[in-house]
Amino acid sequence: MKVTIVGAGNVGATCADVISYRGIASEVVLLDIKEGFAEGKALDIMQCATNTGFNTHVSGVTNDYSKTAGSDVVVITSGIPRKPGMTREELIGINAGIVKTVAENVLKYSPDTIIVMVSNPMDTMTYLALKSTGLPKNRIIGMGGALDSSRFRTYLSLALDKPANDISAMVIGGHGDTTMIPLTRLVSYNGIPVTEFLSEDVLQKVAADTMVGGATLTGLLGTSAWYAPGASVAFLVDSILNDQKKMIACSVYVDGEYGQKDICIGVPCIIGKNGVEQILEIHLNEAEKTLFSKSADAVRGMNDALKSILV
Ligand SMILES: NC(=O)C1=CN([C@@H]2O[C@H](COP(=O)(O)OP(=O)(O)OC[C@H]3O[C@@H](n4cnc5c(N)ncnc54)[C@H](O)[C@@H]3O)[C@@H](O)[C@H]2O)C=CC1
Ligand SMILES: O=C([O-])CC(=O)C(=O)O
Repeated sequence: MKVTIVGAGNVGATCADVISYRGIASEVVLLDIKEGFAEGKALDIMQCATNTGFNTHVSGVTNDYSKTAGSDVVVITSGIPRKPGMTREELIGINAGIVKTVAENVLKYSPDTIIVMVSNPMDTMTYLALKSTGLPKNRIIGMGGALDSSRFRTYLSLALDKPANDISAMVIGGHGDTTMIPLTRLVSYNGIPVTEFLSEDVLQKVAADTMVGGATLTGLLGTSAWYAPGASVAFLVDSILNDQKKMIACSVYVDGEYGQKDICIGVPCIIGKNGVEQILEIHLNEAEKTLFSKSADAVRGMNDALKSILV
C-alpha cells in the first residue's frame, strides 16, 4: 500500500515516521516544494529502519507529483502553521491557494486515492478540496477529531490519574478553539460513566483545556504541535489502509446528518478501505445540539470566506 504525504514539515514528516515504524504502509512518498527538504526527511526516516525494525520504503521528492502516482491515500499537510496568538482560521488566506493546487495535482496521478486533509483551517480546507476536485464525499476526510479526542482523553487521564487508553471519549464539531465540542456526557472509564469519579466542574475544566489544546501547545512551542497530530493522521490512515472500520470523529461532508447540509464538520464516522463508510448519528441532548448548530454556523462562515479568497 502506498501513501503520499504532501508537506514534509513537522506534521508530515512525523506522520511518515509513525506510518513507517508501525508498518502501516509498504511505501511512503514525502513531497515538498522546498528543494531537497522531503528527500532529506525521507532519508533520515529510512535510516531508522535497522534500529526500529521496519521495512517501509520512504522516499522524498521536490514537487514531482509523478512520483506519487498510484497512491492509495494522500495526506495533505502543506501550508503554514499558526504562531502564538493566532487562530487556525487566520491561515485561510495562504493555505486555501496551496491546498487547492495540491489537491488538483494529487488527483492527476492518483485519481482513485482517498485524501486526508490536515492543513488548517481544516474543516474549510476539506470542504475546499471536495468542491474543487469533485471527488465523492467518502474520499475526502478531514483529520481533527482523532487529535482532539486524543487530547481530551489525555486531559481526562491526568484528572483521573488513570491510563488514557482506559478512557473512552470523543470530540465532535469544528476543529477550532471555540467550535469543537468535547462530549463530556458520554465519557467513560472502562465502561463506567466518568461522573462516578469526576465532578462536573472538573469535567468542564477538562473540556475547556481540550478546546484550546492546540493553542496551548502553540504558545509553548512557538509553532503548532506535530507529534500528536502526526500520530493521529497515522491512526486514521491505518484504519483506511487496513480496513479497520474504526469509529473516528472526522470532518466529512454532511448532507442532512445532525441537521446540517453542505459543510464538512467533525462527526463520528466508520473509517475503512472506502474512506468514510458511515456517519453515525448519535443522539445529542438539547445543549449539545445547540453547540453543534453554533459550530456548524462558524464553519459555514469560514467556507463563505473562500469565495472572496479564491476569485
Ligand atoms: N488538522 C489538524 O489537526 C492539524 C493541522 N495542522 C496544520 O497542518 C499544516 C502543517 O503544519 P506543520 O507541519 O507544523 O507546518 P510546517 O511549516 O512544519 O510544514 C509545512 C510544509 O508544507 C510545505 N509546503 C508549503 N507549500 C507547499 C506546496 N504548495 N506543496 C508542497 N509543500 C508545501 C512547506 O515547505 C513546509 O515544509 C498547518 O496548516 C497546520 O495548521 C497542524 C497540526 C494539526
Ligand atoms: O493548533 C494548531 O494550529 C494546529 C492544530 O490544528 C492542532 O494542533 O490542533
